[in-house]
Amino acid sequence: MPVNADRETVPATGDEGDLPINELFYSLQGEGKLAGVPSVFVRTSGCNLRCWFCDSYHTSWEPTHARMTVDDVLREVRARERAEHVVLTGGEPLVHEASVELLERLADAGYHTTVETNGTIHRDAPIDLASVSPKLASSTPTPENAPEGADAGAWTERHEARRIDLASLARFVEDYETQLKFVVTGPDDLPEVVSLVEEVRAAAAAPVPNDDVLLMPEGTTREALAERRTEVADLALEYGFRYTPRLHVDLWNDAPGT
Ligand SMILES: C[S@@+](CC[C@H](N)C(=O)[O-])C[C@H]1O[C@@H](n2cnc3c(N)ncnc32)[C@H](O)[C@@H]1O
Ligand SMILES: Nc1nc2[nH]cc(C(=O)O)c2c(=O)[nH]1
Ligand code: SF4
Ligand SMILES: [Mg+2]
Repeated sequence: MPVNADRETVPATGDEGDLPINELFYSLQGEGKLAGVPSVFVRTSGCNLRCWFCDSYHTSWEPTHARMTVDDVLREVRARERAEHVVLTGGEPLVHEASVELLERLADAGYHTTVETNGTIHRDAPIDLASVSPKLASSTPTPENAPEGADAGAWTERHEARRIDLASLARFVEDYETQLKFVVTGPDDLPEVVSLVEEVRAAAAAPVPNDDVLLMPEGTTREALAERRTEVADLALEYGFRYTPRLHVDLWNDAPGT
């Protein structure tokens, strides 16, 4: 897929095989089944969606352009000597073809790899945990909810048209250990979660147990999260899905490098 040609989505290309890297840091995995595990985070820049709530504004609405070679990334990962897990995130890491080479090199070096992805672009790569976060209707940007100064109007329709690719979601479930991690803004999101999970189950030749379906409260500050998390935990109980915290927000208020 010639995604690197999409200038709306991805920072301009550099040398072939390198990646636009927004940040690289060592922290505890804050979300999902592996919450609490020390991990190196490699955050690529560039995304094919524009969630109004994106907690990584400088990879989506206003992407950074600095690039690193795969060798550079490996060197920086190895320098965090305690880490056995690497989380490749973004932005949308799978818009970049070079993410496959990075994942191959990390697997060869013995790391457990998690990929945080919106699930719209499937690629074949050595991924130990596909952490897929399909975007609900409540993520769609409008001039009212978008970040200040962002060109939301240009993205409302594009985001809406791109946010769900059922065939791609089914392939993630079939090819990888997958968790489906939904950002929940309130109870109105749940009917869409239920119907989407049913559609993925019907489309995929692999099961999707309820404990692989995670509800995560929307929120990028301790205060916002504190207001929403009990309601989302109660929804997880009501529907029989799993709840995931956002540990890095509770612990470090989502500060850069955490
Ligand atoms: C910045 S995204 C990068 C990976 C990929 N683009 C995606 O959306 O899955 C990393 C994770 O943060 C979640 N996320 C982003 N903004 C959030 C917010 N305001 N509250 C809760 N989770 C959020 C995403 O759903 C995803 O699970
Ligand atoms: N600590 C921590 N855990 C995370 N899990 C997924 C993250 C992401 O941004 O993809 C993230 C993050 O940004 N920080
Ligand atoms: S898909 Fe992920 S990186 Fe892209 S805008 Fe949404 S949350 Fe941000
Ligand atoms: Mg994050």
